[in-house]
Amino acid sequence: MKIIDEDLASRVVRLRPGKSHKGTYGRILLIGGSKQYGGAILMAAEGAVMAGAGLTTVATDPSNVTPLRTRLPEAMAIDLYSPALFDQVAKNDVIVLGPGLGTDEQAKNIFAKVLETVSKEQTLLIDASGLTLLAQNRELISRIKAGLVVLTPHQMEWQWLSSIKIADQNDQENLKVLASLFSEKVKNVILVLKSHRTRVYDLAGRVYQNSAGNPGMATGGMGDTLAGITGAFLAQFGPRLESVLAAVYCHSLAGDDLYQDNYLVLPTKISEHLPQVMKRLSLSSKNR
Ligand SMILES: NC(=O)C1=CN([C@@H]2O[C@H](COP(=O)(O)OP(=O)(O)OC[C@H]3O[C@@H](n4cnc5c(N)ncnc54)[C@H](OP(=O)(O)O)[C@@H]3O)[C@@H](O)[C@H]2O)[C@@H](O)CC1
Ligand SMILES: Nc1ncnc2c1ncn2[C@@H]1O[C@H](COP(=O)(O)OP(=O)(O)O)[C@@H](O)[C@H]1O
Ligand SMILES: [Mg+2]
Repeated sequence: MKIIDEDLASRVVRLRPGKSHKGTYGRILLIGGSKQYGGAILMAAEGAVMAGAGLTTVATDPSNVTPLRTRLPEAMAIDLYSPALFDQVAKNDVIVLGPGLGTDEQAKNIFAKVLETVSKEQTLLIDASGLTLLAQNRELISRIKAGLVVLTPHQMEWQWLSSIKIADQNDQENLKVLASLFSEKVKNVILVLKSHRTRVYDLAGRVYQNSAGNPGMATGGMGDTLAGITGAFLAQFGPRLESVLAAVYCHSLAGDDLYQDNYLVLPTKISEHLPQVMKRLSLSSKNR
């Protein structure tokens, strides 16, 4: 097992080249946010914008569009239930599917259709309700065509998908079940198993453990924020394991900075602090 640390993250978060534009930093589409869970997709979108995605679009319930535009004018918004959703899916490098999507029949239909629309040139990150829907409909795994799939479950979501009880979730079991669920169907899969010390796995059998993070981060929406940040890192730094590792680390490093002076750390504060954390990493000795 390897450790995810500052050294590793600073190899990914480099100084930006002067000759660049928004397209250089990737296009990300976040899909989720039912009437009930609008906050989840707002927090994911805020994570994506503040982590540096070049262009961020959100597909959500119409009731969330005005709050989103008010809070985050940098993001574009479309109606989750409009057929235009699938044109948008085709236009983006990274699709984040699931934060606050809900698990009713309409959500399931959208989930299944997006899953099979994402092409092999694109990355699909599945989080939250998306993971619950996948666990309830495992036959959908064979319809995934995405070039890279990133799963970001907490331990219970992983239990639902893998059938491994939380107490039995060790590296060997996690790798075995990840392979049995995906290796025949999807070539490139990364599992981010979230906990107080998040571990990251891939189909090559690599295992990494996060060295940052704190209990002040145990607040609803913290995972939704990580989904947005990870999507933005994949869009910006490329569809590879290192982008995911750096995202996990930066999310927690921002949390640790804030925890020094605060009893608890809000997800939106992590997003707000992220550009500073990324600047610091980009100026570290490895990058100069
Ligand atoms: N502001 C908003 O709009 C927010 C919206 N959100 C959206 O809500 C949707 C539902 O997501 P969710 O995570 O709240 O509930 P769900 O998937 O049913 O899991 C709960 C079950 O899992 C367990 N459990 C949880 N964490 C665990 C862990 N680390 N390790 C182990 N177990 C853990 C937990 O156990 P317990 O807490 O009872 O101990 C319980 O049994 C989703 O779409 C999300 O995006 C939220 O993000 C919040 C902010
Ligand atoms: N005690 C803790 N120490 C470090 N990180 C934590 C702790 N509790 C929660 N986290 C982090 O917060 C996030 C929680 O994700 P998740 O359960 O999906 O939240 P939500 O669905 O409410 O957005 C994960 O990134 C996890 O690693
Ligand atoms: Mg979650």
